[in-house]
This record gives sequence, structure tokens and C-alpha cells, in this order.
Amino acid sequence: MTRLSVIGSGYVGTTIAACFADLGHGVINVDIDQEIVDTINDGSAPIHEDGLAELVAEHAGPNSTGRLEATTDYEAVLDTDVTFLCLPTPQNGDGSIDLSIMEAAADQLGATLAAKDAWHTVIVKSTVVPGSTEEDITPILESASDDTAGDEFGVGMNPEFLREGTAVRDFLNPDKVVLGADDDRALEDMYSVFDPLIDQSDAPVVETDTRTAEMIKYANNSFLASKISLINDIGNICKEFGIDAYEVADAIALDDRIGEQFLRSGVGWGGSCFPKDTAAIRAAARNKDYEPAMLDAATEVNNRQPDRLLSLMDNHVDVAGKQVAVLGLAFKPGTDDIRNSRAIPVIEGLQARGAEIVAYDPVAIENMRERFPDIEYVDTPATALSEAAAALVVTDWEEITALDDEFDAMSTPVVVDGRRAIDRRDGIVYEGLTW
Ligand SMILES: NC(=O)c1ccc[n+]([C@@H]2O[C@H](COP(=O)([O-])OP(=O)(O)OC[C@H]3O[C@@H](n4cnc5c(N)ncnc54)[C@H](O)[C@@H]3O)[C@@H](O)[C@H]2O)c1
Ligand SMILES: O=c1ccn([C@@H]2O[C@H](COP(=O)(O)OP(=O)(O)O[C@H]3O[C@H](CO)[C@@H](O)[C@H](O)[C@H]3O)[C@@H](O)[C@H]2O)c(=O)[nH]1
Repeated sequence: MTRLSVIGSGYVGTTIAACFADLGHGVINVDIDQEIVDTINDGSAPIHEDGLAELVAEHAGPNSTGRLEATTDYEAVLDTDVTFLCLPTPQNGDGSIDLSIMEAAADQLGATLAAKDAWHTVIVKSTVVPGSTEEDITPILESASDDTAGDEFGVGMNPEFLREGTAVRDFLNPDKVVLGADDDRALEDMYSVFDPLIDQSDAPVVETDTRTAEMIKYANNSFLASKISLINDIGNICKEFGIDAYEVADAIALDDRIGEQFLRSGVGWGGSCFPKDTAAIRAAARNKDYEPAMLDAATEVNNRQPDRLLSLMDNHVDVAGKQVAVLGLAFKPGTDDIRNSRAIPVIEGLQARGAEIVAYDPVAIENMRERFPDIEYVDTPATALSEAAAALVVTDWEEITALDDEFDAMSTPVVVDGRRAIDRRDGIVYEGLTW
């Protein structure tokens, strides 16, 4: 059992903290947000993630194992041996990575660790461009603690591959565990934290240096985002020829070299990671005078998909002054996260056309209301469809894929499906984005 601290208690920080507690470690979550801290200490999850509420309740708050605690006080890291940094790494206006939150947290952590004589290992969990751990975070930790990395404290980089919506399952059953360390003792500490997970999941371990670990994360996300863009490009061609891209995808997936995952064409990739991370690595490449032509193209294809969805609708109905149902607001099913959701450009496109938007999502309405306070939100997809002149499917929630005769209540039954969520049926004018 290792005593861990996890700085940043968002999607990644809370998930890994609860999972590490479940694996037997004692874990302290540190966050600047008092509400998040109170929620965890009450034994509740601050975010919507399948299985997380149960884990937090089991390990934090009253009648729990007590292995998970939260605080706003950085001093709590002094009671631990290893600290994970799980802070946001947003993008600047030009797409490049904004490390300021990481740098501020590293500074505060370093200043706190100045009071500790014993060895401590700091592990960067956030997605950061190659060289960040070595050239930015480590020097800040050194100057704030007045200690030397490799002598008095260790630094590691351990990228995270969990997906939102399946975060707990993904974390506990990883395809790989990447341990990036620039000194042996840090690597040893990383093993002491990950051994229970490696034993339980049998995941292969990749031992490497911090720069390579950082790049593995970007390569992983860039590859997956590009795979979706490639199938979207092919899907758009299929649509022009009247061919079903899903039938084509099923066939090419039989080639082991291609594989079946991430071949669902449609309105494109959103979320807190693919858009931001592809932008950051493209900007980092340009900074080294390399033009990332493939990743530029993947981004361009992705940016076009919402417009193609709206154009298909325009072919059937002029929505000015008419009600349009937007079905699904989260960037994917299973999460309340709307960061870079494809619903955002879709809603903007509808607003530009003067439509009256009625939006439905099972869990993401409150988050989208902050972004678009003036559109109408409803509790059921049937209410959104009633009297609508068109319906646009943006997220393939079960509540949406299960829809059937609810479409009969539309004023003009034009359904444009960005996720292949709805079956073609009599009585509706159905357009699939790539089929
Ligand atoms: N969300 C994902 O699915 C996912 C998966 C893999 C990797 N990542 C990466 O992990 C990192 C974190 O992402 P996230 O989605 O968990 O972010 P998030 O925005 O959900 O959570 C970040 C948390 O950090 C807290 N915070 C901000 N500044 C702080 C400070 N100075 N001290 C302490 N806490 C502070 C915030 O209050 C928030 O709770 C990012 O680099 C992201 O790219 C995310
Ligand atoms: O065949 C597919 C698969 C996904 N998507 C879309 O792609 C986006 C991202 O989906 P997904 O990868 O499932 O969700 P994320 O939670 O963003 O996870 C990605 O980003 C995380 C943060 O870096 C990584 O940890 C994960 O490995 C990586 O899959 C969503 O908008 C999906 O709708 C498609 O359009 N077609």
C-alpha cells in the first residue's frame, strides 16, 4: 500500500483516485474547488461517470473504508509518498498547449515539498507536449522546493488513456501502462503504485523516458482521431455515391490490420481530448518547423462534418422560424461532458438559420445551458420532436436510438442522423450523414 496524493479532481483525477483507493492505496485528492472536495468527502462523485459514484461511496465519507479523502490544502501531500498531477492542459488561441495551470500547481507543490526531507515522487498524469515534464515542470519543482530532481525527489510521466463514459472500466482494464521516468527511483515508486493494477489486469507495461511517454499519448490520440476522420472522409464519398459507409466499414474491419474500432463515421469527434490534443501536437510540430499535413487534414475533415449534417437538412426544409429538435448534447453517450461536443457547431448553425431550437439530452442539459442559455431544453426526446420541422441526431444515447413512433408527432418528419442512431422507417424523411 502506497500513500498517494492526486492534485486535480476532475474526470481523470477523481477516477484514478477512487480506483487507486479501490486497489488498496490510501489516497488524498487535492483540488482548489471546495464544492468538489466537499462532494467527495460526503462520499459522492463530483462528475457523472459509470461506476464512479459506487467507488467513491465505498472509499470516502461516512461508513466507507476511509481510503479516499479530499482537501483544498496542498499540505496534505506531505502525508503521502507519491503525487499525481491531473490538472487541465487547455489550448491557447493558436492551438498550442497552455501549461500555466500545470506550472502554478507545480510551483505550489514544490513549495510544499520544501518542508519534506524524505524522498517524494511527482508523476505528471496530464497530457503535455514532449519535453514539458523535463523542461518546464521539473525545473519549477526544483526551484520551488530548492531540491534536485533525481537526488531529493523523483519525476515520472504516466499518460492516461481512459475514455469518458467508461473511465472506471478503462482505468481498471488498461490496454497498456506507460511508465515514463528519467531516474530509477521514480520508476520504482511508479511500480509500487501500479503493481496492484498490473497484477490484476495483466496489462503490458511500457517502460520509457518522460519525453517518449508524453509523445505516446499524443500519437495514440492523433491516430484514433485520424482514423475517425479517414472513415468520415470515406463516408462522405460513400454518401455521394449512394453507398452505405457502414457496410463498407464492416468489410474493411475484417482486415486485422485495420480492425473494427473507431470506424463509426458521422458528425465527427469532440470531447475534451481529441480536438485539444491534436491542436497541441500540430502546434508543437510547427514550432519545430514541421508541417503536420495528415493531422491538419484530419482536423479539417472533422470541422466540416457538422456543416454537412446541416446541409443535408437544408436539402429538405428551410428551418427559419421553425422548431428543430437537437437530439443529444454530450460529446458522446455516457457522459455529461459537452466540451467540444459536435452539438455546439450544430446549434450555432441552426441559430444562424433562425431556427427555434429544442434540445434534449439525458444528462448534459445543465452543462449546455451554461453555453447556450437562450435555447429551449426539454426532458424527453418526444417533447423535442413534437411539432418539430426537423430533427438532428448528434449523440447516440440509448434514449435516442430507442425512438420510434415519437417521430410521428413532427410537423415535417425530416430526420438527419449524425450517428447512425435511428433506423430508417416509413413516415419519416431520413438522411444518414454517411449512409
Ligand atoms: N478527460 C479525459 O477523458 C482525459 C483522459 C486522459 C487524459 N486527460 C488529460 O488529463 C488532464 C486533466 O483532464 P480532466 O479532464 O481530468 O480535467 P478537468 O477539467 O475535468 O479537471 C481538472 C481539475 O483540476 C482542478 N484544478 C485546477 N487548477 C488547480 C490547482 N492549481 N490545484 C488543484 N486543482 C486544480 C479543477 O478544479 C478541476 O477539478 C488533462 O491534461 C487532459 O488532457 C483527460
Ligand atoms: O468510431 C468512432 C469513435 C468515436 N467517435 C467520436 O470521437 C469522440 C471521442 O470519443 P472517445 O475516444 O470514445 O472518447 P474520449 O473520452 O474523448 O477518449 C479519447 O480521449 C481520451 C483523452 O485523451 C483518451 O484517454 C482516450 O483513449 C480517447 O479514446 C466522440 O465525440 C465520439 O463520438 C466517432 O465519431 N466514431
